[in-house]
Amino acid sequence: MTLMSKLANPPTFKPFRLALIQLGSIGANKSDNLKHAREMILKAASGKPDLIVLPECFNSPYGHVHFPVYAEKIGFKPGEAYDIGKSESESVKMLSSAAKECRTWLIGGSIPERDASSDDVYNTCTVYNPQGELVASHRKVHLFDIDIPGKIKFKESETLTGGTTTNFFDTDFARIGLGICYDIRFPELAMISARQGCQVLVYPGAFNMTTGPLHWELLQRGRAVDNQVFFSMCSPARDTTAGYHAWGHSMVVDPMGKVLCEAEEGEQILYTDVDPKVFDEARAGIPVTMQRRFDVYPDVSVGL
Ligand SMILES: O=C(O)CCC(=O)C(=O)O
Repeated sequence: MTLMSKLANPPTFKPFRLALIQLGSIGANKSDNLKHAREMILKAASGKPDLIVLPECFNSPYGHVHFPVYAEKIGFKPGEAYDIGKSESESVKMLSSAAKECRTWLIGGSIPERDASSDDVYNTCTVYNPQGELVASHRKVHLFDIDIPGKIKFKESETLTGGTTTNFFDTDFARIGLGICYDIRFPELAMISARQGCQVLVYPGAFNMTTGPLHWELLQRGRAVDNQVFFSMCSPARDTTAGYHAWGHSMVVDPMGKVLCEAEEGEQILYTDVDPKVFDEARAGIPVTMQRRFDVYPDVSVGL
């Protein structure tokens, strides 16, 4: 399917229940991490969500030294059938079987991925439908390279390569745009997804103790209001014994910028009922989607 034909028919936005898993106990043992993530997906499914979300980097500790060690070959190509049975990725197999067992959509957080042909390593999100099919993926486009003296230095580009595509997927209840964590700081990505018809944007993330309190909520509310969409980030739980201390505070924001739900720091499952009425009312009451001045500045979503 070409992008143009995919864009032509966004699904009608319908009410749905979203579950965020703020996953804890992410340690050095990948099998244990996968086992725990699977248990938490099954637990989340008991609240009857339509879509379950895991956090960024849920199968390994978070840090550039870990990415190549934990990386798995996925080999997904948009628009081409993917045979889960032949997948080399144990994480993909677990996520697929969990989605199928729970009969829900699943955004599988992110995992380090090794590209089979280039050997480059990416920070990759994979998405599954209720039949367990891998239907979409997103390779983190903007790598988290920051240096705030005395606070935090992080350089994903030491071992990761940035993705080169924007991505969304269609369910029977919404078109959902994808990003990963630092991607939120680049408003163009969210803007492009919204202009492509996404009503909901979901970014697995893992902010830290410096930027979390400053920007985690601000950025999500900003992207939600700019684009008049629902916006959600799902974080790992905070583990102060780990090398990286995640901020936590997984949340869902509505198109008016209201925080609908927010986790604390620990392991937690959050449920939110997403109501399209808020989306329609925001767009009708403050009609910025009709008032853009592409005669004054360009539309970043054109020509992708
Ligand atoms: O942008 C930030 O402050 C944090 C980003 C981050 O933790 C990430 O991209 O994994």
